[in-house]
Amino acid sequence: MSSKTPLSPVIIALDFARRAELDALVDQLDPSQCRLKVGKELFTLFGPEIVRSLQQRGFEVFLDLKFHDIPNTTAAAVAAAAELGVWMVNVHASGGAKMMSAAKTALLPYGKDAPLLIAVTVLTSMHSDELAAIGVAGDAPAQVSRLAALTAECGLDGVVCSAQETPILRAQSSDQFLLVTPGIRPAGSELGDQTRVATPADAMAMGSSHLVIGRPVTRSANPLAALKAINQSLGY
Ligand SMILES: O=C(O)c1cc(=O)[nH]c(=O)n1[C@@H]1O[C@H](COP(=O)(O)O)[C@@H](O)[C@H]1O
Repeated sequence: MSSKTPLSPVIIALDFARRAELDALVDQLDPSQCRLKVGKELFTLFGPEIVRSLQQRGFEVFLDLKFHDIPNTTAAAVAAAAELGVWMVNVHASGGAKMMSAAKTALLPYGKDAPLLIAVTVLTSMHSDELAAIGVAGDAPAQVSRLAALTAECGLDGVVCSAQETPILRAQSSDQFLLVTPGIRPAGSELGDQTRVATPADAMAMGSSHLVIGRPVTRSANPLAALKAINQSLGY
């Protein structure tokens, strides 16, 4: 870890379509304040070069491409992320145990330089009633709990879940198991398409290890002030 590795658990979701908007935000940020997440939109538009340019500025990058494919393909994609030197990468837990184990095995040659590997459980935009429509019996917490247990069995480092499920997952997991929670909304901010939400301070109190925060910072009139206020609310 570099000396600038943030103490803050905040990961800023860089969901931008225009490079100029992205640069305007990143120019204001310092790697000691947060990590950065490159997701599907940014990666599809700009590719690995965008990851490298953020790394060159000293940021640790979470490559959020939520791989979900046959085990061989997913393992190769995760290894490609390791070659890029990202800090964290993710797959969908619903891809199953064989897929997750193959992804974990693909990272073994990278040793301590391997990215953290986590699995998405139930997207924070989904309501329990949506799960029934895709054939999942039970509510969101039950499904999150099941997928998190499977993820831990496969030896991954943690899961993506909503903060609302973290008390259940903390109770069933080791202290080291990462609980990365999007759907974070400071009091008074717009929900957008998120449904299972919590404030930054509540999410940490409930057991999150990292907070993924996009629009409440990136679409704020003053993103740096918004990030500083969040960090302050967490004691950083
Ligand atoms: O894997 C993720 O990061 C993720 C999983 C999930 O269940 N929900 C979720 O919102 N995300 C991501 O977290 C970010 C949330 O952004 P905001 O809703 O703008 O704060 C987006 O980049 C999503 O792609």
